[in-house]
Amino acid sequence: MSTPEQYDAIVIGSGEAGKFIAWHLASQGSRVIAIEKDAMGGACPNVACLPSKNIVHSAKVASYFQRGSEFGIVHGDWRVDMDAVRARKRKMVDGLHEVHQNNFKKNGAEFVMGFGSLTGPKTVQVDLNAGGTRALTADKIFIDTGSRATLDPIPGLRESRPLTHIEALELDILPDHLLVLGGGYVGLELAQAIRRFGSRVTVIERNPTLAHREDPDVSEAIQQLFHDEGIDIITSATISSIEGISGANVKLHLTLPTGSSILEGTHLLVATGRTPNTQNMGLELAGVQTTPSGHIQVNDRLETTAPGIWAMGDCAGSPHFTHISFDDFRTVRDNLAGANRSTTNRQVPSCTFTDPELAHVGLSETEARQQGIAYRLTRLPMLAVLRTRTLSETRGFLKALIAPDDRILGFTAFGTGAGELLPAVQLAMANNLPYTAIRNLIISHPTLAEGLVSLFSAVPPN
Ligand SMILES: Cc1cc2nc3c(=O)[nH]c(=O)nc-3n(C[C@H](O)[C@H](O)[C@H](O)COP(=O)(O)OP(=O)(O)OC[C@H]3O[C@@H](n4cnc5c(N)ncnc54)[C@H](O)[C@@H]3O)c2cc1C
Ligand SMILES: NC(=O)c1ccc[n+]([C@@H]2O[C@H](COP(=O)([O-])OP(=O)(O)OC[C@H]3O[C@@H](n4cnc5c(N)ncnc54)[C@H](O)[C@@H]3O)[C@@H](O)[C@H]2O)c1
Repeated sequence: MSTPEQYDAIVIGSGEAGKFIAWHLASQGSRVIAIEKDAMGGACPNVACLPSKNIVHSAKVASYFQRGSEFGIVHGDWRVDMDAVRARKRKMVDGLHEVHQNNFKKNGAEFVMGFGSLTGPKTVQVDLNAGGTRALTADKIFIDTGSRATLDPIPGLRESRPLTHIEALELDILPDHLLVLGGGYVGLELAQAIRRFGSRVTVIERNPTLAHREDPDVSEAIQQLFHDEGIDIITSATISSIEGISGANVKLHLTLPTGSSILEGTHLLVATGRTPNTQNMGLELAGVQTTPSGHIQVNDRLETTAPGIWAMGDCAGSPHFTHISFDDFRTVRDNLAGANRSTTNRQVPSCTFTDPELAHVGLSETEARQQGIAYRLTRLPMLAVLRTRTLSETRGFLKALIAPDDRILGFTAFGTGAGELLPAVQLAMANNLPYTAIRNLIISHPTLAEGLVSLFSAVPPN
């Protein structure tokens, strides 16, 4: 066996946390190598967040065309060209690839395409995509291998060759009738986009509502939105089996509270959650333990059960968001520099990029009730945020939970530009400021953020 090549740090997986730790350590003078099996930079820029938001925005443009006369814009015949929609997305992805390449070059981290696996406590083998293997060793190993779309063991599902988000974001034709399995983040964003391009779309969810983790008023509002956009919704559904092939004809055999039923479509998109990429990686050879869900077991500093090995992002069971993977990187980076940073109790903001967006941070009403936490509720329809009237985008509401001592416990925005409203509220929450700190701001008129002044002016007294 050849002597392994010596590095200061090896990074397996070039997702958000992986690439940032590689760039950071290399820029500090360490000899670093990052191993990636698919695409430089991981899921976000290539097949997940950014490509999906690119497609969602093309769908927004299509919705403006549909609504043109409402804005006084009279147009002739128009059509959606999915080839061109995909070309715009691909152009963006190519541009992001260039940014990543430049960052690896600038920071001096080596990048290699291949599958990385552990062969011992400090050793890694790379099965090179180009053929052959390399043996590497380092005192520090960082695992950031992400997750993939879950395919449940439903009879016929795998055989139906369903689309995952990856193939859905590469569609160059419009499905006649897209069946979307799962009414969570991926299902909601892509179902609405494909519907706006002109497909018939049905969302099938096993829980009684779409966005089932949200407060009932929020999931009801999402459901109403989908109804208004002409998306069919089937909830409380159990799929017993699937026949046919996605792209031609698929048949779902469903059990519903009303009895059994068969649903037919031309395409099937699976959006039923994520499975961590932790298999066949020799984790046991290095003493890296996994949890029953298959995630790498880490402590609040993202240290695995093996000394000198860290895991970050989706594979470590961190909330599955790019901004959280980035924070995992910051946690590890700062602790390597001697800090004592923990992932416990950190803020986990989220934004679902439906149109309008659904943004949330902190406690929901349901969670507050379950935990017996006292709160006052303030709620404001988006119609009262005057900017929405100028945009003809008045759907939705803002709501916040206020503690007896005036701290903000949680904030939800369902409305146009909702994601952009989060940081101001987060800043107050992170610094234990009372809601009055936002209420008393002078905010430019007419902006969406002005709605925060109205929202926090309506807090009921204790
Ligand atoms: C359709 C979709 C849209 C999303 N939109 C958003 C959004 O808008 N905002 C948001 O915050 N989050 C979003 N997410 C979630 C977000 O994409 C993930 O949470 C994030 O990408 C996770 O990053 P990560 O650092 O864990 O690794 P990833 O980005 O998953 O990267 C891991 C990398 O490791 C590679 N890899 C795996 N195993 C090996 C191995 N053994 N050897 C070498 N390489 C390996 C993989 O090929 C991959 O490139 C979205 C997800 C999906 C599916
Ligand atoms: N905008 C964003 O930040 C964004 C966008 C996309 C994805 N993500 C991340 O990626 C993760 C994965 O997204 P996702 O949509 O795949 O998962 P999800 O957990 O958000 O939603 C999956 C949905 O599928 C349902 N489901 C599961 N099995 C089913 C079955 N057999 N039949 C019918 N319904 C079923 C679940 O009840 C759930 O509602 C998210 O949790 C999120 O963290 C984030």
